[in-house]
Amino acid sequence: MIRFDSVTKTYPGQAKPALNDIGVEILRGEFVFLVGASGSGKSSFLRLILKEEKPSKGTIHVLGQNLGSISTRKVPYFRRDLGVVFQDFRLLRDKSVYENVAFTLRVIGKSRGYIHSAVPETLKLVGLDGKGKRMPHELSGGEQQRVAIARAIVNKPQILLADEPTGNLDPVTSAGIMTLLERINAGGTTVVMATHEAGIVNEMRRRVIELSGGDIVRDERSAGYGSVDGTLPAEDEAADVPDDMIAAAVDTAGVGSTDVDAAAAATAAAATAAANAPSEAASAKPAKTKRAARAKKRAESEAVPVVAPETEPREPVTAAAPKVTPEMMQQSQPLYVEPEASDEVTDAAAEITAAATASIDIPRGSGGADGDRAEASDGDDADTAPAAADATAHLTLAERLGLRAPGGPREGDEDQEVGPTR
Ligand SMILES: Nc1ncnc2c1ncn2[C@@H]1O[C@H](COP(=O)(O)OP(=O)(O)OP(=O)(O)O)[C@@H](O)[C@H]1O
Repeated sequence: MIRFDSVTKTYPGQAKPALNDIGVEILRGEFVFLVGASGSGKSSFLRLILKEEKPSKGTIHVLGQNLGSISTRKVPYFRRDLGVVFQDFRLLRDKSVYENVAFTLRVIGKSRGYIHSAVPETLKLVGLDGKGKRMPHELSGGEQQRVAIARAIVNKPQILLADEPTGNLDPVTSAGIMTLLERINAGGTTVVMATHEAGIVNEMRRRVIELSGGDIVRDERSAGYGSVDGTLPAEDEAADVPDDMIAAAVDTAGVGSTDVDAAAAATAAAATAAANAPSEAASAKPAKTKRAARAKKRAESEAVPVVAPETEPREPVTAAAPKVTPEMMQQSQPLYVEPEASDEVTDAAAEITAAATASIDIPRGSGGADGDRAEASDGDDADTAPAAADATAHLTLAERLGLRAPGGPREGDEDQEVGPTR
C-alpha cells in the first residue's frame, strides 16, 4: 500500500537529510503511529506519501503506483485516494461546515446528487449531524477537527494521513477524535498518524514507527510511545490524579457535556488539570505545594529516554503534553453513528437524485398531450408529439413532478432541496 525503498529527502540548502535512506512498508488496513522528536522527519514522511515533496533519492510506491512516474498533471487524481488531516484543521473560513466537506467533492466533479447524499452521511459519521450550516468559527476545536476529518474521508480514501490531528485539542476531545480515527480504520482505511501524544499511542497499541534524526530507529507492532520501560504507564497516570482534584472537577463539571457523561467529564477534567500541572512545575516558581511537587515529579518522569540502538546516540522521544489517559480513551463516546447505507445504495440514491435534478432534453414532438407526462426521451418515440412539451422542456423532472417550484434553483446552486413545494 505504501512502500519506501531507500528514500532520502534532503531539503534545498540543508546539509543533513530530513529522512535518511528509509526503507519501510505499510500494509493495507494498518493503523500506524509515526513518533519521534521534533524535527525527526515525521511530517516529511507524510509529505512524501502525498507527493507534496519529492525524494532526493530512492523510490516511493503508494497504492501500487511509483510516485516518481506520476506527472504533476496527474497528482490531483492520485490524491483522490488520500485524505489528509492537519493539526491546524485548515478549514475554509468563509464556507459553512457543509460547504467545507462538499468542496472536496465539487473539486473532483462529483454529481450534485452524490454530494447531497455523501456530505450529510459523512457529517453524521463524524458526529456533526445537524451542524452543516454552521461556520467554522461557530465550532469548538474538536468540532473543527471533525469537519477536517469529514472533508478528508468524504471521498472514501484508501489512505488517511494525519499530522498531529490532536495537537490543538484538549484531552477529552482528543480521545473522541482517536475513537473516530480508529473507527475509520476499522472500516478498512489505512491510517498513518504523526503524533507526540504518548497517552494515545500507549493506549491504542498499534504499529509504531519511530524516527530519530531522519532514521527509522524502531518499527514495532502493538507498541507504545517509548520503547523502554521508562515510560510512565498511562494507567498510573490516571491513578495519580488526586481525589481532591476529582472532587473539585465533579463540582464544576455541571451539565451540558455532549461528548461524555458527567462522571466521565469530571474524571477527565480532573485528569486534564493534573496533566496541565507539569507546566506549572516547569515554570520559574518553586514547587511550593504538594500538588506542584507531584506535578514536577511527573513532568520529570515523562521525559521518556529511549534506549539508543547499539552505540548510536538517539534523540529522546518526549510527549508534548501528558494529555490523554486510558480512561478518556475508554470513556469517550463514539462520535459516529453506523452508516446505514452501503456504497451501492448511496450510489443508486445519488443517481436517482441526479436524474431528478437535471434538466431534460425533450425533442420536439415527443411526450403526452398535456406535457406533464413528458419523460426523459432517447428520441425513440419522436412521433408522439405534444405541442405543449415546448412549454415545459426547460423544467427539471422534479419541477414537472411538482416536487419543486418551477424556476427554483438549478444544478450547481447551493441550497436546492428536492421536496414538496407546498
Ligand atoms: N521545507 C523545508 N525546508 C528546509 N528544511 C525543512 C523543510 N521542512 C522540514 N525541514 C527540516 O527537515 C527536518 C525534518 O522536519 P519535519 O517537519 O519532517 O519534522 P517533524 O518530525 O515533523 O517535526 P515536528 O514534530 O516538529 O513537526 C527538520 O530538520 C526540518 O527543519
